[in-house]
Amino acid sequence: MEPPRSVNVVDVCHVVPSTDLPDSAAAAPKSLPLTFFDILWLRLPPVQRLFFYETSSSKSSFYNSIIPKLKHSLSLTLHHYLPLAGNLTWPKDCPKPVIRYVDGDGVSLTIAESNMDFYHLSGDDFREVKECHPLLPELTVSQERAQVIALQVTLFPNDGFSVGITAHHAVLDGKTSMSFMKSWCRLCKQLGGGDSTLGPGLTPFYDRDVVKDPAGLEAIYANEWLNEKGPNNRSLMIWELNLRPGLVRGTFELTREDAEKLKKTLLQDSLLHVSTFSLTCSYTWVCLVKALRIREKKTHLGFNVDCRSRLKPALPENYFGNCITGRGAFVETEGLLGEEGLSFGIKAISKAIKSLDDGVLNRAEILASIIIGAKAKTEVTETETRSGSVSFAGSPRFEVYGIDFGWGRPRKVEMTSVDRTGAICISDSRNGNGGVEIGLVLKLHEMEAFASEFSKGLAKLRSI
Ligand SMILES: CC(C)(COP(=O)(O)OP(=O)(O)OC[C@H]1O[C@@H](n2cnc3c(N)ncnc32)[C@H](O)[C@@H]1OP(=O)(O)O)[C@@H](O)C(=O)NCCC(=O)NCCSC(=O)CC(=O)O
Repeated sequence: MEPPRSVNVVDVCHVVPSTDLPDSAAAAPKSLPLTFFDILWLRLPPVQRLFFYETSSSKSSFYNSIIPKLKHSLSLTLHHYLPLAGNLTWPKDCPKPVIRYVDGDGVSLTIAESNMDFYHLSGDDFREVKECHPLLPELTVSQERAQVIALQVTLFPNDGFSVGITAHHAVLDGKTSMSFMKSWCRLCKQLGGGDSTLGPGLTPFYDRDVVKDPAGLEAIYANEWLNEKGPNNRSLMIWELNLRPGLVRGTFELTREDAEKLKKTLLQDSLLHVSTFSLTCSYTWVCLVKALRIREKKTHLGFNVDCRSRLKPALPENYFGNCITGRGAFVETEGLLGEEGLSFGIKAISKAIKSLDDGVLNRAEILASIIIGAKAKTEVTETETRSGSVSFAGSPRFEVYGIDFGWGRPRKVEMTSVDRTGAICISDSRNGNGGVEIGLVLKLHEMEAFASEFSKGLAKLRSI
């Protein structure tokens, strides 16, 4: 009889920041207050990503070469990213939470082995959402303290390994989280070469005085959380969002050629913001609304916006922390279902993107209450068919398929935490063709219907 498919934890290491490096001029700080951008995400579940690397590594090369290199380079990376080795706390005398690093703090790195099917887990066939959960570490979170990140490396003997990251959303947005991963890769590849610098693009920028808050968003968001469950609630507990039963993951791709063809189907209209992003969102939205046979009169689409370059004055691209806000479109469902559904969707998304020109933080004061309202709605509809409302997470700009530790590009990158949030993840494409990968989680029959709509639309397009 075959042994049951499982994941065995071999070791849980505590990796501390390296002390061997000379302190750079812009040394990472040991204490970092959260800004309003961070506080907004305080109760949200952590963001989890899984990177699968195909290698024919035996157990001995995994334990004697891969793991020591990953550990050593992680320690070097944490020297530059000290706050990631610390913990989030909300001291009694403090109006907002703080990230604190004290000597001896470090990151938990779980080493595991699995006899599960590497190619199934890292493929595009529908996969049960729970299958990959044992490949991801948990964050230790209590009322008083929350870990910032946790990592897990899992060997699939002779096939490859996976790297899982669980990151507290109140400390890192997608851009910072992926900069950390890119830094880790860079230092892993540079091991033995004597160079432990990150270069200007990856060196984190920690000055928080550059974040201006004329609208008092910090107090608004902090008060939402302080009073969420009774007054003066400084608990750092994060929401436990339940999984709907019977969910599967699916991955879809829009190639660069598909995107170009989609662009050509749209009427020339200078008011439209036609980008790979807006096309992908609109196309996915239309397919989803059709697949789920949405009956609600109106449907909503939400997405995140990187504020770094949009603030006045702009923040550096390597600003560490959260620097995102949200935008949305709320439209008549009928418009998405019609012949011109794609351009109808693009029009609504364009309007939302163009509204950024009037001020990227306009109406940001209502975001925390929107998040709380959305959570309440999720709880009510947990076991029902999901609504036609969609939110997009991730970004093709993060170039997650470029995250290479020296054993090749990933075979698959997945934002696994969308199984609880219901978001749709978009990223660059593994094929490196300038296309976009779309990752989503639905019930099996919903996913089949979505796949059918998605391929029907593309087949029509490709035949033009
Ligand atoms: C608001 C946006 C979504 C809108 O995107 P768009 O692509 O439609 O619009 P845009 O103005 O940014 O770019 C338009 C065109 O300019 C070009 N362009 C502009 N800036 C570029 C850049 N830095 N790199 C590459 N291309 C760029 C592209 O060619 C693109 O067209 P074309 O593409 O057609 O060639 C985006 O600007 C943005 O802020 N994205 C980041 C969102 C983000 O950070 N999400 C993660 C949230 S955190 C999260 O979700 C958790 C996690 O991830 O961990």
